[in-house]
Amino acid sequence: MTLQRWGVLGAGAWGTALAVAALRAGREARLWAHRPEIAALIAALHENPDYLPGITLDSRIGASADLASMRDCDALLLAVPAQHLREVSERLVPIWPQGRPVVICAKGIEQSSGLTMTALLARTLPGVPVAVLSGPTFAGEVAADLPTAATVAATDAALGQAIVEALAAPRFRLYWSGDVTGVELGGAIKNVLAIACGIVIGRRLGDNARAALIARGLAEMMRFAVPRGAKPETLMGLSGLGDLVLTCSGRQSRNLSLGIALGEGKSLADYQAGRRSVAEGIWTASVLRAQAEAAGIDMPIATAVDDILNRGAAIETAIGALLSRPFRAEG
Ligand SMILES: NC(=O)c1ccc[n+]([C@@H]2O[C@H](COP(=O)([O-])OP(=O)(O)OC[C@H]3O[C@@H](n4cnc5c(N)ncnc54)[C@H](O)[C@@H]3O)[C@@H](O)[C@H]2O)c1
Ligand SMILES: O=P(O)(O)OC[C@H](O)CO
Repeated sequence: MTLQRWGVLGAGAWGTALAVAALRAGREARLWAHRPEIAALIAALHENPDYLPGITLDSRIGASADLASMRDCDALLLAVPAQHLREVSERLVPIWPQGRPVVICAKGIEQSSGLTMTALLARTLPGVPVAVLSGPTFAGEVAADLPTAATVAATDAALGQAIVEALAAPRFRLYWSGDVTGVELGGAIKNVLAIACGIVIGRRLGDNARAALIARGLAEMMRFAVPRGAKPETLMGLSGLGDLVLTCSGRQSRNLSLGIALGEGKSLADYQAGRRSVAEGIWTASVLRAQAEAAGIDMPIATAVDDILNRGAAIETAIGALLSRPFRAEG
């Protein structure tokens, strides 16, 4: 399988960085931007000033707001936010042939349907081979060629390996996996937990509390994902624990930053006002909580985040509820 010509859907920070990585790996890359003015800016400035400022883009990275420009690509990287993937993938139907692969790079669960990104694409693009790329990957660092590792998951092992061969480079180390469920759920859940970690930082509750949240958050991730078929070793790997640690500690994280702002007393609306970048945990929190409750899975940290974001809970009340839970066995 030769995957030379890559289309990247979504000219936000991640799509732009992935186009840079694909070019660096010796592939061709062209970007599709939801906002036509972004495509025009990239063509004129060789930079994406709104989403990835300060990174000079190779002039071979083309950009367009016309989805049909993706028609002759060998494969697609889908880097639009999770809540927009349905609309964009539906628009792909007339131009994307069944046999050519797409790689999901968004991290989230669709709020309106509760579907994971792979389940969503199975409905909107049936017959299209799907893989997931996820892991601890701040876009700015990937674009700047700082060493990064991530996982490519596909049920078809040959597809996963072909994607790794096409996109990997010495400083963009990709591993393949057959555990699609584990890789995509880890990436979605860590965003919600990162908001909780941000709140801890914003409230100045200390590093002990943040470490406890990471460890107990990982326990929640396991309780939710393993019954759905995820492998524990995947959740302990790059796309689970690796991304959880990054997003719960790296100040570049939008989810962490949102949590910090909430912890410092800002409202969600104030934080979001005028901001174009996406903090996926906002939308995943409510659907994750609903699915956990429906399955009888205890996820107190994710529930507290949803209470704060969507149910008007005061942060002190949510923290008090977490701290007054009964003592019990750790495992
Ligand atoms: N930024 C990162 O470091 C990073 C790393 C790994 C994964 N991701 C994931 O990649 C996905 C995209 O995030 P990002 O950081 O590139 O985005 P971003 O925050 O940089 O930008 C938001 C993007 O959403 C697009 N958008 C807004 N409305 C849209 C619509 N109706 N239809 C299609 N697109 C629309 C914007 O044009 C823009 O491209 C998210 O799921 C995120 O979790 C991001
Ligand atoms: O900025 P965040 O919080 O969306 O995190 C970006 C990536 O998912 C980190 O791996």
